Amino acid sequence: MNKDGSSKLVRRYFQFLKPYRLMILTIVGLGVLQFAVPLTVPWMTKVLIDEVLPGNAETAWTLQKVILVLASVYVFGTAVNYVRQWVMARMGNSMVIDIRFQLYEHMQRLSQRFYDSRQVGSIVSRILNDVNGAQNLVGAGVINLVIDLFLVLFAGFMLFQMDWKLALLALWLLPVYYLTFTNINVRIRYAWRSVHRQMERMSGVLVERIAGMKIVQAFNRERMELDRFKKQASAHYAYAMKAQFLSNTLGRISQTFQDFGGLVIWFAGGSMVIAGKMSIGELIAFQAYLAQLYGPIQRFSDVNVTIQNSLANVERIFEVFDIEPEIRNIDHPVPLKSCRGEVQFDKVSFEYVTERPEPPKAEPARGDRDVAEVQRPEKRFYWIPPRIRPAPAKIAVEKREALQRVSFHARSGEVVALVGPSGAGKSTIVNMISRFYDPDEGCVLLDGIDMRQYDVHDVRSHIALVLQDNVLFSGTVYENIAYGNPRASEEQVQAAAQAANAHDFIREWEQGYGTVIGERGVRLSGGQKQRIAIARALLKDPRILILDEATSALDAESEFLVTQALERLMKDRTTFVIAHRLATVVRADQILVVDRGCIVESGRHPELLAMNGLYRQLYEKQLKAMKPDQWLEAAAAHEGK
Ligand SMILES: Nc1ncnc2c1ncn2[C@@H]1O[C@H](COP(=O)(O)OP(=O)(O)OP(=O)(O)O)[C@@H](O)[C@H]1O
Repeated sequence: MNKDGSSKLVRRYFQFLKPYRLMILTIVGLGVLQFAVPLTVPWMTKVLIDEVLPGNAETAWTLQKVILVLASVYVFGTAVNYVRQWVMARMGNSMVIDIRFQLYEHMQRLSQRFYDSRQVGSIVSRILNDVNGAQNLVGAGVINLVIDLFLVLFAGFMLFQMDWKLALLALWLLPVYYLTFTNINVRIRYAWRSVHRQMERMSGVLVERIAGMKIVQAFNRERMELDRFKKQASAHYAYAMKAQFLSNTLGRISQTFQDFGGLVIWFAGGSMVIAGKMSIGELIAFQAYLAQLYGPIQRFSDVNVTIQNSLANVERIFEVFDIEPEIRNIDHPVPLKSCRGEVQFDKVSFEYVTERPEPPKAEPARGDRDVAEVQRPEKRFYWIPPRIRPAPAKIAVEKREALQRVSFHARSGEVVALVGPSGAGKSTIVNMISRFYDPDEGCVLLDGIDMRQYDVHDVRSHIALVLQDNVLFSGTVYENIAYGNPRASEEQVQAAAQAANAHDFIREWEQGYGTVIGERGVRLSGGQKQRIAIARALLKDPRILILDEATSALDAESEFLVTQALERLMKDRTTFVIAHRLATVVRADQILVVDRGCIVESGRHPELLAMNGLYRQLYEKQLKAMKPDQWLEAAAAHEGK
């Protein structure tokens, strides 16, 4: 979008309007019909003053007729306006749904990288605030503009027809007005852009802090967070005030032009009436048409604020639409109905590329991440309205090498344990199996074919994740388990819960499977959460399972139930487990020892121990840290192998 000016922005936006062509035509058509009021009223006033009130015998008009015409015109105008407003509201709201839907759909296709480098709040702010703002562009903005333009043309035509010299006199201030308008206008647009950016930062921090309120409170950081919020809110206030101030200034300037234009006409036209060159009715009608010419111009400054504000929203929506999903399907993907679950990494290298907006350096007083940079026009003065380009956000690109020529082969049904120090690349490997990232070099093969040859949905339909900190959505337990397979029957859901050792504790709750969990309901213990996540994965019945074992110690009872559930889940599936428990590692068919992005050792437990390398070091460290009962469990597992 970098090279686009506002016209291209509007053109792209109008793509969203295509389905509403008929409605727009109706709105414009009704708007034109509404002209009946401004068209007739001044003329009727003139007839009233010049012909009816003085008792002119030659006129066909009577007081009753004039009143009747005026009354009909008013009723007609009101009815037309009513319908028009209704159609406009309907169109605006439907469009909001459309844009939100498409934006959300697009966001769902975006790769993990997009989510890695952005705050949840700022993403939500685009879907909610910006889309809302954008609807005004067409509703309050452009359509009114078109109708007002008609009104200006019509009123101008009437003025020149009545007295062209007087009309010129009334309009000589217009060029001055135009320049004032152009220059303040560009500043208003930039001011709104600052407001939106600041809103986004504020939402980002707020959502993060509210989600992490426990940490805020545990570290007694309420004061600090409050200060940060105050700083952000003050910056938003300052930006909003500036935008309001500029808008207000423009509004008052237009008003002054209108007032003085009117005065000039009272003076010049009044002199003509006194000299007998113009009738009183004509002067009043002239003033009324002049007001109709200035009215839209005055309104234009208001509508313009709405348009500028909305354009800033639209810009931000397209910024998201312009981000291409990195994980994409090829044109004719290989079908993957059934899957054996054989996974192979062939010399896979990968680096994380993170894009972060750079904190502004130019303004030291506000040079921090909490406050959005002030947006300013490039020039001090414009003769013609500039094509406003969105200032490209300064992006800092950070690259971090995560995997280097990683190769291994997991056969169908094997349990592969990944061990290694923190930050070694274990999660990166499993993320590539789910195709959250594609390799930079080498390839990941599923059943002997490069994963990129399949449809990403097909690949993921054969994979389930059970993570350390499982995300459960607010809703009932039933809904959370059925998330694994929405088509599953009630019996299947219960069977999954049973196999996951979750059925018993769920049944103890008063509402059973109907119990609401998550943010709006019951809080679950670590072990319970884990077991519901296992039930969800079981219901999906995947060929490949990815487990990130919980590091936080569960109590013995809970640990036993979770382990038993996991074992049922792992049965007959290819399982990749980021293993923290020795028992899991010892039993694995294959252990991959990862260090600094490379697989440094691989094999089964006894072979690796014999190597006397990193694995042995990790093993011994872990043994020392173990409690006696864990030691026994590990020893039993060792024996079993
Ligand atoms: N989303 C990301 N963006 C940028 N760098 C990342 C991202 N995720 C991980 N990294 C980096 O990649 C490297 C490997 O990380 P990874 O999470 O795979 O390690 P890990 O072995 O799973 O660690 P842990 O056991 O602590 O979870 C680390 O240096 C980490 O900082």
